[in-house]
Amino acid sequence: MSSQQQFESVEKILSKLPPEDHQQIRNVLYGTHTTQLHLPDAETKARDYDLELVSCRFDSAQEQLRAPRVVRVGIFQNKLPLPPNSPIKDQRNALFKLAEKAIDTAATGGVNVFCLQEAWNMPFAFCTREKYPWCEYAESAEDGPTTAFLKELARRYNMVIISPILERDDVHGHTIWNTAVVIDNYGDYLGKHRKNHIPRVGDFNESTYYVEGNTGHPVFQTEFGKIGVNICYGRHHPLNWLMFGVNGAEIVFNPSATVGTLSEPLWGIEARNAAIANSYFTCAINRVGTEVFETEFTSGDGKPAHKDFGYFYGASYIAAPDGSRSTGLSRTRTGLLIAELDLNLCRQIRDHWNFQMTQRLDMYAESLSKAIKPDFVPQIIHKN
Ligand SMILES: NC(=O)NCCC(=O)O
Repeated sequence: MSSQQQFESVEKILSKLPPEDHQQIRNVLYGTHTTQLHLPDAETKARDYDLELVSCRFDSAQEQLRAPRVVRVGIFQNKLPLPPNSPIKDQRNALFKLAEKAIDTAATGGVNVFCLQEAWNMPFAFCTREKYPWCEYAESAEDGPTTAFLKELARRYNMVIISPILERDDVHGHTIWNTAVVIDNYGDYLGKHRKNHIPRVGDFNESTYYVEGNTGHPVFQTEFGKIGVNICYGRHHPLNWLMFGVNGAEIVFNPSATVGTLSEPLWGIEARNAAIANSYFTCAINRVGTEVFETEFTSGDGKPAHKDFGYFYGASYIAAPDGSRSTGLSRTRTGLLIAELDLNLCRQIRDHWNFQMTQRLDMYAESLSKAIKPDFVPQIIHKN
């Protein structure tokens, strides 16, 4: 199904309500504390580049002892500029050009930390189960062509850039990983995180290509806050979100690739719930459009073979620790969401709700250490 045949967004449909009803419904569904940013120059650039631009400012309290720690975050969702089976260099160069436009627009909008979608520099080809040419997209996290390209932009725009790619680790037997590379605002490689949870659902045949990550839950200390990256399927795992919080994250990005028939009802809930449960900001990013491959494949469900994954529905959004969320990017367009947030809100919400004091990690650590033992007996009370 093409983007034209898809509905644009939930927000667009809600906006057809009478204004008073619309406001009340929005307050209940989205939280009350967001406003739009005034970004005329970024809007002009976005129009010139044919990018959707959505913006949002989250409220926080003015404190007496701490100055506000305001940062601007940009998240980018995109369609493939070329058909999936285009030559690798052409596809990658076209994606580089698109990313450069998005990063340029983000810089104009004052963005400090920018994140791309999962496996952003390639088609999401793991549905095919073909190794070639897709494995050829894998490259070094530290000094591959994508990292080299983004280092230059990070330096130019004084921006932290998170780049989720397919990583090839030459040192360890050319193993392949699903990895997010973090480049700091000086254009230096800061570190990487490898996807912890690999899907085993639908056509997400990712386990054919790479294994579960071995980097734990790193939190990257940047000049614009402490950030973590929970890659795609990790958003279904509350403990994955939890550990980034335990390590002190203030913003956790969730670069994803997911399709409507599988996950759309979950999408608005999971990253937002993680923001609430862990008192940090979350940024959920999904790709857009239908990627149609040359060779058909089956889903092992008795249905006919097909050539695409289904529709990647975009709808990227940002959620705050108080549970409020931004308007989403559309389901149909390549776009940039810029949000201004005060990192002080994380502690303000911790002090308010006290989830970190009530969460009883010690109790769960003990219970879980028993539950993973082969001789575990579930705690079930039977009538005598
Ligand atoms: N990329 C990825 O892990 N997708 C799995 C599908 C989903 O989590 O909705």
